[in-house]
Amino acid sequence: MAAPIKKTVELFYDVVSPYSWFAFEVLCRYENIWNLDLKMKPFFLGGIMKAAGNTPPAMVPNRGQYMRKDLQRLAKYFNVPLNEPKDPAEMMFVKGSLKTQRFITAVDMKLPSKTRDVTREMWHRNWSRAGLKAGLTEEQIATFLQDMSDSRVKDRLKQYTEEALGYKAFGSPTIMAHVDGNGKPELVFGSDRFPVLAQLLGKEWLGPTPPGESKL
Ligand SMILES: N[C@@H](CCC(=O)N[C@@H](CS)C(=O)NCC(=O)O)C(=O)O
Repeated sequence: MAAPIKKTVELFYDVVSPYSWFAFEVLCRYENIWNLDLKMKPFFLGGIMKAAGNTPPAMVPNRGQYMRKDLQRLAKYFNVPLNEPKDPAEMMFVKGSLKTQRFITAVDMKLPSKTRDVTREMWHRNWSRAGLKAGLTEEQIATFLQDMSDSRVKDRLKQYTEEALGYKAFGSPTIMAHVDGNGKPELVFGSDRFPVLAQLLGKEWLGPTPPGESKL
């Protein structure tokens, strides 16, 4: 019997976005269970926001306050060790994520087997107080730091950002589900739409931590 065809799911993400961390972990947990061809697509949320005419949700003060509570609850729900950073505004709006996303892109272009570990490490740096090491050598780190200013790396980050805009993305996480192979993938926004994503894929949603999957 032929192996069932894998459905492609693309995750467009930026590690500045805490909600995208939840989506990233859940998709990794479901990759085998849902028989997915899961493609990680680091993009630049600042570019998406600007081009889509959107603004970060926390700019509405009451919503910003709600989000702090929401993220605490969701960290528990998703079993992801997210902790609010000391100064979220400085991390998100002053430091920003362009350099980090370029670093992840540089890794993805040369050493894709490390993309997920490095991405996770960056989320730990931004959104957790617990450290994590992705297991890169000093030499590899030096190479990727250098690659960050290479135009090919900058262009690849732009390319994924433009690809997402082409799909009409307006935020992160943006999940593209290629459900019927007709070249018309479905856009799903947010880490709160997994039951709907499951339905689109014709699969079962077994909660944020499906049986047999490690928490992180
Ligand atoms: N309801 C979504 C919210 C995700 C979200 O707020 N993402 C932010 C970045 S952290 C964003 O891009 N928001 C754009 C928007 O809400 O229009 C979820 O639970 O994942």
